Amino acid sequence: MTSVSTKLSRFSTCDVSDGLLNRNGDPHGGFFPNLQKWSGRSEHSVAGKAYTVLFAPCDDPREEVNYIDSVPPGSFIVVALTIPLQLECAPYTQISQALYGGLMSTRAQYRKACGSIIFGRIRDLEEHRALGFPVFSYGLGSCAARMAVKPVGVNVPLQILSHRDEFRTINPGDYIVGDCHGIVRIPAAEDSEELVKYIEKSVEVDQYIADDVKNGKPLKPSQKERRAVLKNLTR
Ligand SMILES: O=C([O-])CC(=O)C(=O)O
Ligand code: NI
Repeated sequence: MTSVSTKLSRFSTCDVSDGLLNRNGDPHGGFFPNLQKWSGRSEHSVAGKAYTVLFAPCDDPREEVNYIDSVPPGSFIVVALTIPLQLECAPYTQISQALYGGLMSTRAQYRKACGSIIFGRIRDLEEHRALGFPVFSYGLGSCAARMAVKPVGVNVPLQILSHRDEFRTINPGDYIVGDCHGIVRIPAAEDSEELVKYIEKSVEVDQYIADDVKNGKPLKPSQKERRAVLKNLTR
């Protein structure tokens, strides 16, 4: 049987957002803003289950943890900073150091992770690109994070300041899909097989609409007609 991750990786993040918006009524369509995709094949989506990592200031009482050597196969590594280190506006992070680098991607790829998402800065850009390993982040930096922040929690919920004082939580095990637009999250509690079926239908319908429009049919009536079948699939 094809895994949910494999099925999701056939969709663009826009397709997945359409499903979360139109079927589930999520006004954000699962999108987490302001991330850039720096590496990995540009025409491909990647999908996997979130393996979450929390970074805190160096003087945090919690012990530093080693997350990179036990990355589960098929996982999407998701790294975030504690709330006080996040910013609502650019550059979205208080930390100028890079939380993640090329050796980490080398290890993550060996462990068969599908990609890494860093809500902060990364370094060693050319190394991620040479590996062809998908890495997303808010920005770049040159200095390692050793004297600023450290990883203190693995497989913990991550609160991400997305916009206008709004926090959204990424839980370990949530499905994540990433492509050139950024990343989209499907909550672990969601019936992802049903969502996949909806998205497959919605992609098919969009293709019919595109064909109509190429044959001279106006867009709005085609959309109305073709999308009617999706209404029955809405929750
Ligand atoms: O040293 C670090 O913090 C990260 C790094 O550059 C790498 O993984 O290559
Ligand atoms: Ni490095």
